[in-house]
Amino acid sequence: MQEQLVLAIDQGTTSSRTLIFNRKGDIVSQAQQDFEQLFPHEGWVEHDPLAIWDSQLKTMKQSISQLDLTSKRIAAIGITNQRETTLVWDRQTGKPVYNAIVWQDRRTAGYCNELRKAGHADMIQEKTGLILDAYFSATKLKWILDQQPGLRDRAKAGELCFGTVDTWLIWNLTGGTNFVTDTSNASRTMLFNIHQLNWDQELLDLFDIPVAILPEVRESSEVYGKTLADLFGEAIPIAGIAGDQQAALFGQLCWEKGMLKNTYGTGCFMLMNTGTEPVLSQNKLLTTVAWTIGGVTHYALEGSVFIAGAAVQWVRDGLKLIDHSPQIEDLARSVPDNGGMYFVPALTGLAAPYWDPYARGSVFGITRGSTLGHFARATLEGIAFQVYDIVQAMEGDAQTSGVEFRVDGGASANNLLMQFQADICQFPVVRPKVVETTAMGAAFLAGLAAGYWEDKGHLSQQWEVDTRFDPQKEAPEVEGLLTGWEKAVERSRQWMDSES
Ligand SMILES: Nc1ncnc2c1ncn2[C@@H]1O[C@H](COP(=O)(O)OP(=O)(O)O)[C@@H](O)[C@H]1O
Ligand SMILES: O=P(O)(O)OC[C@H](O)CO
Repeated sequence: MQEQLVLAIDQGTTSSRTLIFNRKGDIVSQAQQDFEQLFPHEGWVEHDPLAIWDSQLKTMKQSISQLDLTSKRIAAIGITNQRETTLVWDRQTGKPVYNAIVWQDRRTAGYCNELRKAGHADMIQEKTGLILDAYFSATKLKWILDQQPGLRDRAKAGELCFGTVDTWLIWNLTGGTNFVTDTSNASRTMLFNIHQLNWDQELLDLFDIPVAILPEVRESSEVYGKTLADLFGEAIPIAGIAGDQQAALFGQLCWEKGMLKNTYGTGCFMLMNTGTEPVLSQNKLLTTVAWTIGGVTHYALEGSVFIAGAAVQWVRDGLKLIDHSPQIEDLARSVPDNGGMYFVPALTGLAAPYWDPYARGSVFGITRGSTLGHFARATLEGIAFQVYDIVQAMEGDAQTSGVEFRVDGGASANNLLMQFQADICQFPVVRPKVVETTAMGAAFLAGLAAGYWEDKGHLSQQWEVDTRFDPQKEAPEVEGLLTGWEKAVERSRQWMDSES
């Protein structure tokens, strides 16, 4: 009998990936492809929608062709994706009307300021759980519709489709027959009422978005449709969708209220499961849908850091101080401490809890004794300090159930960073054996809907601890470090006085 497998699509900001899992949760095949990042103006970030689709399809085909298909079969596909990134395409031809505007793009920051001044921020937060910011899809979608005369009318007439990346991929996988998203992705658009779980008319009016352009919102674990048969030789059910951070929360098995995970990728995203009731933040965190399964919606509090691993990437590609990201750890270990140096990696402004698009990257405390080792340390510590700020905000908003958080993402491989994180937060950081938790979460959601795994209990055995980092620094040292960081972050704020 053929062994059944589950395929997870992980469409990220810098690469498209596909991972195939067996019933034990082992990765049996994987493929990855980078695609081009487009920076047409200062602060703008775009992707070619076709490059997203082509690279994703290629990795799907590659990972499937690496298997012996006489003995193996894909039972279901789960999709997880970079969130908020905004695409608009023609319903008839499937052709994009503009490039995808990526979550990092700041072009609508000025418009967000106007909305803030006009007093809309509280209403937006109450309905969507989000802080009014250019990060989310609504202002990006409005911007696209404002570009060409007639686009909004075409949207009203139902001739255009808006989607986040999940919607775009499912549309293409099903040959344009499925126009869907899930509650977790919808909750990042700033158009979705997270209490009523529907598109919100008052918000659609505010942003002048015709309802006809929006996809149907479904649960995170259900069969949405099947892929076109000729793509992979047979029609495969698509059975799970979640935004990548919510998928990682699921894949880390943070299913109970109070459980936390932090992903160290390009940015950092800390999510805490807050149970079946949304908790509105008093500390500038985001409230978001974690997932909807079997009619039950779980919510999460989220703290986002825009630049984390990307700071290491900049040290590598921009400054060329290292050839590969992991080398930053050895460089940092060449000195015993930061030597008084602090790097605030606000390269694209600061996200939670500051929400300051005008902050910029800054280095403080340089002396004649400073070395590249200190700078490497300050870079890693700058990532951890930003996460500390979020932990503080989170503890102000809700009770954490355990005194640990689970980590994943590329930079979680850095032991120095993980130890420093445990030291300044003063609670254990736990890294699992499989750090591909985002893809695992998507696979779990799809596998549950397809009956591949009977219930969540079957998934619990698939999470194992790799390393636990316990706090080692004494309180006075930690306090000294935090005081330095507070001063540094304060001085980096409002550096730019306009969007230029
Ligand atoms: N050992 C390491 N130490 C520090 N940063 C790392 C390390 N390995 C990878 N990174 C950083 O992690 C990021 C890649 O992580 P990944 O989870 O693949 O990101 P994303 O999904 O956002 O593209 C890159 O920004 C890279 O610079
Ligand atoms: O593609 P990633 O892993 O950088 O994640 C992007 C986030 O979903 C943005 O909100």
